[in-house]
Amino acid sequence: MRASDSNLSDPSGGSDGSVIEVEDLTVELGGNPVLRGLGLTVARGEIVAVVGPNGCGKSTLLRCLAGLQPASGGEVRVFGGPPVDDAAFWRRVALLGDEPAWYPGLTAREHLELMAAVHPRPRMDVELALEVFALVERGDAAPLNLSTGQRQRLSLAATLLRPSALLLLDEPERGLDAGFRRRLAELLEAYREEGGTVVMATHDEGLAAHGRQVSPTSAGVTA
Ligand SMILES: Nc1ncnc2c1ncn2[C@@H]1O[C@H](COP(=O)(O)OP(=O)(O)OP(=O)(O)O)[C@@H](O)[C@H]1O
Repeated sequence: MRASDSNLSDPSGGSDGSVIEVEDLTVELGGNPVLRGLGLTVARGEIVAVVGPNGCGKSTLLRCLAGLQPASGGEVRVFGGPPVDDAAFWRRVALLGDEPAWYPGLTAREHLELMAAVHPRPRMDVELALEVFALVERGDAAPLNLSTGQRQRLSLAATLLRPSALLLLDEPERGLDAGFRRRLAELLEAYREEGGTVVMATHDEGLAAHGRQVSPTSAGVTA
């Protein structure tokens, strides 16, 4: 894998060098408190696993970090400022959430070519990405003709191919077999070694063990 020579070495962050600072974050959805007084600090180069039972607020926290869910109270800072849904923010942040909308008529390979074309310095070239994500033999297939796990590998390939400084991953293990879950842990470790920061919501204990584990249920003591 070829490390990017730019984004991942970007040292900027919060006042103390942290990439993420969350203070007293409260989120209400449909009138119900989902996150209450949550605090979290993530330093550059950390892998943080957000863990906890269904419905405890893991995805909500990730959406707040991505600027996609407004807070009802408290503060969220990513790279020293509030996360905003704009081009400058998304140049540094790569998000893997629900399955993306696939372009009709494009193959798996062409989806990755598109990603490589719109990002000036991809972290790896398309053929390498197909190899790393075990998709060489299915590269000419349309995403909707791939298996669930293969489609998840394609989503991960697109997310990890583009340069970024912060990865926000919501259940990246979805649909992956045990072997590829272990491979994913290695890929995230490599990203971290390049200077990247990872925050992932996960139910996979093996994957979570590769990071510092925090839980939205233990509000205020997550860091
Ligand atoms: N749009 C919404 N309106 C009202 N409540 C919502 C909405 N979206 C989510 N919730 C509720 O907020 C809580 C937190 O949801 P969230 O998706 O963050 O949980 P999670 O920890 O990611 O769960 P899972 O492990 O199942 O993915 C849940 O109780 C959920 O039912």
